[in-house]
Amino acid sequence: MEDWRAALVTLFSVLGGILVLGVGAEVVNRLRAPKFDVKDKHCYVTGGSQGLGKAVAQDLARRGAHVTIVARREAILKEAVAEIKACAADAKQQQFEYVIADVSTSAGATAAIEEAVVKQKRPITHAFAVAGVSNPGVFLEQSKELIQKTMELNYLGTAFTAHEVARRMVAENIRGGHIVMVSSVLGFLGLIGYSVYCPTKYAVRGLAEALRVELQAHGINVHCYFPGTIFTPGYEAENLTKPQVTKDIEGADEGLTPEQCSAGLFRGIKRGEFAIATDFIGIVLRCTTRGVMPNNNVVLDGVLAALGWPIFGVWRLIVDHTVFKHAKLKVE
Ligand SMILES: NC(=O)C1=CN([C@@H]2O[C@H](COP(=O)(O)OP(=O)(O)OC[C@H]3O[C@@H](n4cnc5c(N)ncnc54)[C@H](OP(=O)(O)O)[C@@H]3O)[C@@H](O)[C@H]2O)C=CC1
Ligand SMILES: CCCCCCCCCCCCCCCC(=O)[C@@H](N)CO
Repeated sequence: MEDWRAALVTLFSVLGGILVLGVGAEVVNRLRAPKFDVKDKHCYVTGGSQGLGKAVAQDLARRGAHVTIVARREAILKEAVAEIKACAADAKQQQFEYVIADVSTSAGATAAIEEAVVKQKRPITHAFAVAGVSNPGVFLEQSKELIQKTMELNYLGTAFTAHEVARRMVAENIRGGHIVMVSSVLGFLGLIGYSVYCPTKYAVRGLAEALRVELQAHGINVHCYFPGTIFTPGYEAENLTKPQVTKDIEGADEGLTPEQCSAGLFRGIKRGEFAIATDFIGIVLRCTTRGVMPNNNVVLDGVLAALGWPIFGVWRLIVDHTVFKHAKLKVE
């Protein structure tokens, strides 16, 4: 009798302690978060003509920023600029520009930044490297060229953009700037069908982690976003080549709209988070595969990491079983 009472008291004390510490950590985080205000600032968004990039650009417009979007197809860029402008807090004061460029080459990524600065006559204070591509498939049937092209856009495009923007920020002593990179939950885990894509998103994560450490001394904030499925034109395109086994497995992730993802991304940036995830699975994966990335809430993240330990263990067994069930990995 006495024993289980004592056990209950201990249990509730521990849970209560975790709760109090968690709330305390939250309060400290709020107080320490660096200022994030884009009003009247030049925000640069690669891949800003559609999907996640366009939703981010629209939110920046709502927040009073001057926005430059970058992509390769001019017709889509033009339409997007009009849609972004329509979201402006004050369309007369804010300037919206587009630049046509292929950011997967160092010349293209660098020239795009120069052109943006010339058009806006303002230095870039906030850069969002969103442009990326995914062509899922059975690795053994995919080409070496695709492996190279995917790395060139997803990783090198992000690295060239971050490199040029950061150099300019430091040269012009722009403290309080932000560089936001887009990885994926597939930068947390490797999944069948994404053998070409996952490594590019792990690479982005590695770059973001290392750059955060370097650039903090210059007052530049680095963030890395890890979204799950987003309903975008890119997602529709990738589904055309996605193996059925991949569709079955990733069905566990319900998916979000670009607008929901953008809202979540800005919430994370405002909270001063380095690693930002917006859906529940992404948040648990972020905690379980954190390595030495900064915590978002030291207590809650620990609890979620513990939760993920059994869940993902069992989940992986189910995934392996599913793969054997699809004896032949056809594109359907
Ligand atoms: N959709 C999803 O489920 C998920 C997406 N992500 C990541 O989010 C980011 C955005 O994805 P999403 O919105 O779906 O992508 P979309 O394919 O819908 O849009 C991609 C954007 O990037 C531009 N772009 C593509 N190639 C280049 C290039 N070489 N140079 C410059 N711009 C280029 C496109 O314009 P244009 O073609 O005209 O150049 C377009 O504006 C990507 O990094 C993606 O990997 C992460 C997790 C999930
Ligand atoms: C109880 C169940 C727990 C287990 C859940 C684990 C689920 C993992 C889901 C992986 C989702 C992959 C999204 C791909 C996003 C992406 O980057 C591509 N669309 C490329 O654009």
